[in-house]
Amino acid sequence: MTEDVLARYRQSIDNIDAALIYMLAERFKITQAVGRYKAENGLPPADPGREERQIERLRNLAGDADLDPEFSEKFLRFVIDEVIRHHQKAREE
Ligand SMILES: O=C(O)C(=O)C[C@]1(C(=O)O)C=C[C@@H](O)C=C1
Repeated sequence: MTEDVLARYRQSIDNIDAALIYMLAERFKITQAVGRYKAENGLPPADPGREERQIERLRNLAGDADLDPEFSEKFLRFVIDEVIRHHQKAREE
């Protein structure tokens, strides 16, 4: 009985994790196009002003959604840092 409850929770967790992976894959597809565009047009890989606005926006959304804003900032920072690495590679190609 208790195991059924846990199994149902885990099924939902698995669905959410799958959605996160698909959403991240879509985000990286777009940022790859951005990286090519920036490389072709001589734009710098990072845009700190844009990042600041994104972090502020996500921290507010996190607060509304009852998610720790610190966590949302760390998560976005982690993703953006990876994107910047991809942009730098695109510039070297
Ligand atoms: O919007 C851009 O200019 C991007 O390159 C995308 C992105 C992001 O992943 O959201 C990545 C690097 C920049 O510093 C800012 C934002």
